[in-house]
Amino acid sequence: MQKILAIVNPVSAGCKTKKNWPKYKKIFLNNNINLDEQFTTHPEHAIKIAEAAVKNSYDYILAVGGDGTVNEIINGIIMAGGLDNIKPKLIIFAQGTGSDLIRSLNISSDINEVIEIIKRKKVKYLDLVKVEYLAHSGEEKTRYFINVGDCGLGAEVVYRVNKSKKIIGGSFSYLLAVFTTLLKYKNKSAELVVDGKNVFSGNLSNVIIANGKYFGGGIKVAPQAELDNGKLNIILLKDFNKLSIAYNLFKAYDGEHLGHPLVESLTGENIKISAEEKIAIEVDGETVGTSPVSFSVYKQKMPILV
Ligand SMILES: Nc1ncnc2c1ncn2[C@@H]1O[C@H](COP(=O)(O)OP(=O)(O)OP(=O)(O)O)[C@@H](O)[C@H]1O
Repeated sequence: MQKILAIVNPVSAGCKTKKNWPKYKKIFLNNNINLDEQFTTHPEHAIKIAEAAVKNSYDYILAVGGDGTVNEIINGIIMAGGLDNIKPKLIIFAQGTGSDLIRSLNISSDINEVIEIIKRKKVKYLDLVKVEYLAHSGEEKTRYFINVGDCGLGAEVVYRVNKSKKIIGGSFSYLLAVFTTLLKYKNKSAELVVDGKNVFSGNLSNVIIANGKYFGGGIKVAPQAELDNGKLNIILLKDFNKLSIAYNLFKAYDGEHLGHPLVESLTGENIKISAEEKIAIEVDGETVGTSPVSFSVYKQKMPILV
């Protein structure tokens, strides 16, 4: 009998998960899927729960929450057992606001489809991205992510979304935050080094480091990114003015922004961003700190049921 631990973030999706989970748990049980469950009680708690789950030899962790919950679980798993031969496989039951990871993975948040995924047991190994950054405390820190990270405008938007109550739904929460952030946002002067080569110095709005395709509650920012090819797609939004960002944002929902002369798409495995001013960064929808920052990709490390 395989052991599954459900890690449930009750405050995800504007606290709807707390109300919905008992009903979902019954459906899992009725489909002969027995779960242990643990609720998170505070931010970063899922890291500790996942670490303990590795030590307690769980075969699977079912992440019930948003991208932030999945991110914490991954970090807990790596902290407990390292990057090689990761043991508990991840199952995502997306109950978040943005849920960009499942868009990138092309899997559903419908419980019946999640049950199918659990029964099918098909495993895909996803790349993991290590990010080394400066925490708000001034300490140098390391964190891992699967989907998308960014430095600049997007991170400030995420900060605003996470401060909001998120009850108006994913895409709209992000859209509203983009416009309020843009009112005050100034482009940053920065240097970008990809695989040891200086590829850009100057003013930029945003650097997006994409392992998956979607961020910002459904923006197809990196249509060419693949979650398991061992490469990162770097989308550079150069010195855009505010109006032009807003106009092109709508094109980006369909991935049609890449032809713009101020957008550059690059590929690499190691990316370093430095700037005189500290620039905000976010990974998988969590604002973790600021530049200077580096990103490195590790090919096909994280087992996930799809
Ligand atoms: N019991 C809790 N009380 C307060 N915050 C919590 C609790 N449990 C987890 N958190 C925090 O909730 C935050 C949001 O979680 P999560 O990202 O899973 O949901 P979401 O923001 O609704 O979804 P998405 O990231 O997909 O938009 C995370 O930063 C996490 O650390």
